[in-house]
Amino acid sequence: MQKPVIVIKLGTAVITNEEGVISHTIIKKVASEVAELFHTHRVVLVSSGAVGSGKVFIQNYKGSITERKAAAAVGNPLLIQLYQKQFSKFDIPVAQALCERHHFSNRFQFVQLKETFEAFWQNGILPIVNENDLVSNVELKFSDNDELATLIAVGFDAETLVICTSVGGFMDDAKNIIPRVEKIDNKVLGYVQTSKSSLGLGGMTSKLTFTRLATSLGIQVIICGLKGSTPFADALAGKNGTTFVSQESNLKARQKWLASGSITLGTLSVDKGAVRALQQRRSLLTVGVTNVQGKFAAGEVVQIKDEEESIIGVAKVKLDAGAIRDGISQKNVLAAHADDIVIF
Ligand SMILES: N[C@@H](CCC(=O)OP(=O)(O)O)C(=O)O
Repeated sequence: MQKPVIVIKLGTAVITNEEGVISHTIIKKVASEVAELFHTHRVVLVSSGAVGSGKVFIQNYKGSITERKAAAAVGNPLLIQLYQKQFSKFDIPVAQALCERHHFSNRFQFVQLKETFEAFWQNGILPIVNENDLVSNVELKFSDNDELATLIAVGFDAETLVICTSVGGFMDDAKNIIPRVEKIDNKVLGYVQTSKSSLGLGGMTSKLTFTRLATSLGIQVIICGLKGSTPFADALAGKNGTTFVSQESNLKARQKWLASGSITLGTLSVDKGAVRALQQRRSLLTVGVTNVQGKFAAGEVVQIKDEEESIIGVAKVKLDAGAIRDGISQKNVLAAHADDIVIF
């Protein structure tokens, strides 16, 4: 049997020390624990910190998108060098995987990425992932590495996604870390803090959004800090941070890839009749579409919204945006086949 996949995401703040620089001590601790986990798991490390490592080289750094790109390009090799140095002590070579959105939105490219990662694991190589910030434009970039880590966890059908953050876990109103969340309901959503760490991009809202997606697709998610000598082992034993229990999911790999599509390029609003048909696993016809937003081509992934504007699912469409618009409410043309639709 194949070893389970575990995706570990490290935010900038959690690997940065009080002086604002990436901490060698923390990377050393991460390496020694990940080296242990690597015996029993196929591990993917998703590490932020490129911008944090490189920004000192950009004069009068203000954090514009171009400065961030430049800082990341300088910082990424420095960051990977730190990991390379620490993992070499455990004879683990590291591979740098700089990802872009289309590596996930295009199934053909995603399958190639998957094959390459399998080759890494077969050769005892640890993939360390970050966004390819150099060419990530404002509209195209991942909302943050929490999203990137989630897309990887979903795409690889991971058992566990560990999101490491400087706040150490998911807190209730009294600022106590909740050890275990069975289901993300309205009460849990009410605890969300919108503040973001000054060093990172993603706040707790973004973490919870992606946690909800991952758990609904059958992945256990742990939001935790790096306190103690064995934070990952403690997290997996339910003794560090918050464990979000995975929900039952019987979607196939391809449907999971579809469902992970925050990579959607447009929205189809549908009427009540269409919602009923979709819930009965039927195809989407243009007659049930009430509105089309965005520009997308045939074969791309869009969100589906009901009359209350709630996102009810995603679909890989058979027609481009214009053709669906032409068919709205009149023609009975296939907009998306049942096999290409996932209703949440
Ligand atoms: N790609 C960027 C990280 C962006 C990001 O998501 O940061 P964080 O919120 O600290 O996980 C970098 O390496 O600096």
